[in-house]
Amino acid sequence: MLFHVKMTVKLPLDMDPALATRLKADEKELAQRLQREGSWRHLWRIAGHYANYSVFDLPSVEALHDTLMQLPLFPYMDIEVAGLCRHPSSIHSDDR
Ligand SMILES: O=C(O)CC1=CCC(=O)O1
Repeated sequence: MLFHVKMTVKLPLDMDPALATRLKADEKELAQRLQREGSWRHLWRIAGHYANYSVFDLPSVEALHDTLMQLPLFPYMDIEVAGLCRHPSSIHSDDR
């Protein structure tokens, strides 16, 4: 199943800079592992915002929820999710 996810990062202004740096590094490591494994299909910065649009390919809503909750920045993000299905006018034969 494909999911479009918008993540908006909202770190507290008074967060310890060392903690912020560590959370971002841990987030990057996990995000890159999930991309290599194929479940995090797209990761795009939204220009002008500390936010991203992502596409996940996971077997269920529960798997998406579990994946998002694992993210080190999860406690500091607003997350919006939309399930995706094939558009009848799409010319692509697969879902990539
Ligand atoms: O910077 C972001 O948009 C949050 C994030 C998701 C994956 C990552 O490495 O950072």
